[in-house]
Amino acid sequence: MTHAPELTILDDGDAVTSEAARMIAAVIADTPGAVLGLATGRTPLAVYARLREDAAAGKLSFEGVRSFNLDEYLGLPPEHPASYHSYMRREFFDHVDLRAGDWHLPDGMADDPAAAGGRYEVAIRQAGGIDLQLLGIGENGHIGFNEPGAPFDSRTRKVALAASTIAANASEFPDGQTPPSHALTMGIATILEARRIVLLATGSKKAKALDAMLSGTIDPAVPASALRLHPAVTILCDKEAASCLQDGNAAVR
Ligand SMILES: O=P(O)(O)OC[C@H]1O[C@](O)(CO)[C@@H](O)[C@@H]1O
Repeated sequence: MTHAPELTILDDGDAVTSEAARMIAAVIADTPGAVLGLATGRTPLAVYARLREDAAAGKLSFEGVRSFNLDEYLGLPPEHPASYHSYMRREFFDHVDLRAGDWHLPDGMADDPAAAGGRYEVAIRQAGGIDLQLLGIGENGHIGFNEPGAPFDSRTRKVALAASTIAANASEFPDGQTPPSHALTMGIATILEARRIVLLATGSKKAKALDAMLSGTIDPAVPASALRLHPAVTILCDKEAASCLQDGNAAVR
């Protein structure tokens, strides 16, 4: 069965940030021991900044919250500045009252990535599953590091990164270093098990991907199109990211 994601087109990135932070705070308030699925990349940076501010102002507590990140580069030690471990600590974990041991990322240094992927799936299940999964979208329609062609029944596993993804993320690496060629990522099936999904898209570079996700067939060629198989997806985007959407698009209301 397919579903039309709830599409909220907001004036700008600030409004997207405010609404995303509000939704995260709401799930924490409504769900004792809430389990968050977290994303990296440039898009959610402002959301983490807002959550940090709200926590510092005493408006929000992460005590008892658990979190699982979508992905991590393979072969980068956690302390590497471009690892998603470092990103999450720098931008979020080290500034809020989320307890060490309650946040999780895939193990990018695993000797056996298949076993590490299996353990990550078990840990998510043992936590009771993800209440709210935050997602960005790649310019090629990827979610997590599920690149075009990723099977919809995929689970946490080792994947090869598309050349365009490596190029898009190269600026996050110190001069002269290129991003790793592989990563560990939650699969599409893992993501679809979250009880609620919130996808953020800002800026004109995401306009084609958003249109491809919402128009045409649901197909692994556009990984984000799998989200139309989920009954509780909210897209928060700015006007630039919405600029390629047609009025006839099922999700545009
Ligand atoms: O928010 P950005 O930096 O545009 O990245 C979009 C997506 O690409 C990734 O960074 C992976 O390349 C995801 O983590 C993110 O959701």
